[in-house]
Parts: sequence; C-alpha cells; structure tokens
Amino acid sequence: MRVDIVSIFPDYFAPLDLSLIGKARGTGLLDLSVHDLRTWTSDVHRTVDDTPYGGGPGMVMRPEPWAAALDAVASPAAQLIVPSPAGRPFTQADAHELAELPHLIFACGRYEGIDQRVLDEAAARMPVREVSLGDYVLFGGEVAVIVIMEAVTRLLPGVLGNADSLTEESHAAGLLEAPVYTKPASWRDRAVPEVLRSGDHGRIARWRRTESLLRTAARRPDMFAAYPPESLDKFDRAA
Ligand SMILES: CN1CCCC[C@@H]1Cn1ccc2ccc(-c3n[nH]c(N)c3C#N)cc21
Repeated sequence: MRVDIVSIFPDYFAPLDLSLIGKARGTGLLDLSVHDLRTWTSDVHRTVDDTPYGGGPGMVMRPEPWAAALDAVASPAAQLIVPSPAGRPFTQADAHELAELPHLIFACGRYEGIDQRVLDEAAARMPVREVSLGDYVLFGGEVAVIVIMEAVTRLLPGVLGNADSLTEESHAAGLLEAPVYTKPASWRDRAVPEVLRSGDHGRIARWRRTESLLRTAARRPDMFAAYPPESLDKFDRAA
C-alpha cells in the first residue's frame, strides 16, 4: 500500500516511524511519504492560509498549494481521505475498506479548514472521503490521520504476527471484547476468573462471548441493537 500524507506539520508523523507501522515501512508492506504543504507555496512567506469569504473567525487554507500538492502526489489509483469534524464517522468497516486500496492520500487541514473547492476539484478525478474521528473538535487533521493509519495498517496482511487477533477484537465481530487477564493468578486479593484457568476451551469461549455481549449491551447499546438477533447466545454466565 502506498500512502501520501500532506500537512503543514510533517513532524507530527514521527510516530509512524515506530512499532509495527515503522516495521511495515521497513519491510516494504507500507510505502509511506509525508509531505510539507509549504513545498507547494510560491511566495516568500510560504503562505497557506487567508481570511474566510463571508467573514467569521480564523483563517481558511488556500486552494492553490493544495491543488499543486495533490497534483504532485496523485496517481490513477489514489483515493483522497480528508479528516474533518464535518466528515462521516470513521469506523472499523472503513478501516477494512481503506486497507484494501492501493493508494491513499491524506490531506491534513488546519485553521478553519481547507477551501471547499479543493475537495470538489479532487472529487472530479478521484474518490474523496471526508471522515471524522468523533464528536469532539481537534486542532487539525494530523492526529486523525495517525489514528486512521494505525487502524488501517494493522489490517494489512503480514503486519500483525497473529492474524487471529483480528477476528476476536472489539468491533471486529460487532461486539466489544471480553476482559483480559494475565499472571499472577491472584493479585491484591483479586483472582483471575476460574473459568480462564480451567483449560476448558469451550467454557472459556462461552464465557468470553457472554462477557462481550454484556459489555456491549451496557456500554454500546447502539452496537448491541445492531447485533444480529440470530447470533445472540442466551446469556449464560455459568460458563
Ligand atoms: C477547530 N477548527 C475550527 C472548527 C472546525 C475545525 C477546525 C480544526 N480543524 C481543522 C482541520 C481539521 C480536521 C479535522 C478536525 C477534527 N476535529 N474533530 C474531529 N473528529 C476531527 C477529525 N477527523 C479538526 C480540524
């Protein structure tokens, strides 16, 4: 997978040199380039913003540098991902869709956002997705891109050592994952649930599913309501 990120703060993406994303870059699973939008400015001050038409607070990112940047990094297979508080909520399903694509371009907005004509112009030649991480306001798109990059990269074949972990985790099966435990068996007078130390894999699987269902019902009624009724086991904590 090829990924191009365009931002006025390219150093924000230093974390993408670390851990499994850094390893994926090193092994060639991920071809990631980070670009400074100011590369495509033409004035001595390297200006990327200007006052908003119609008035209002703050500044808006000018279309010319963005158009030149997108021209420079685009390819026939590219899709443009634009983080925005006005975007559609980004979900695990979106992560799976993006992980299947050959080339992603991320446009990181700042200030009050990017001139709308940049997105309109891009949409004339490639798919454009405006996505939001959630109902809160960030300073810009960079943090969202780091989150999306982690959600997508971990789905690429060969990045996770144990692909099984992708099937059991939260949101993968439409449920929140069950609690996890490790040694010691008792810690500050708190014991690990006996079933997890029973060696009875059937009981363990039933216990984990029940815990997932209970957690999802309690914490994410929206997810629980969407869970196919035919998939619901009876709640059996006597696993
Ligand atoms: C604050 N400031 C004036 C109001 C409008 C937004 C602006 C800041 N800002 C500029 C570009 C940009 C991109 C994404 C986000 C963002 N916020 N929350 C999310 N879930 C986001 C995503 N994904 C915020 C951004």
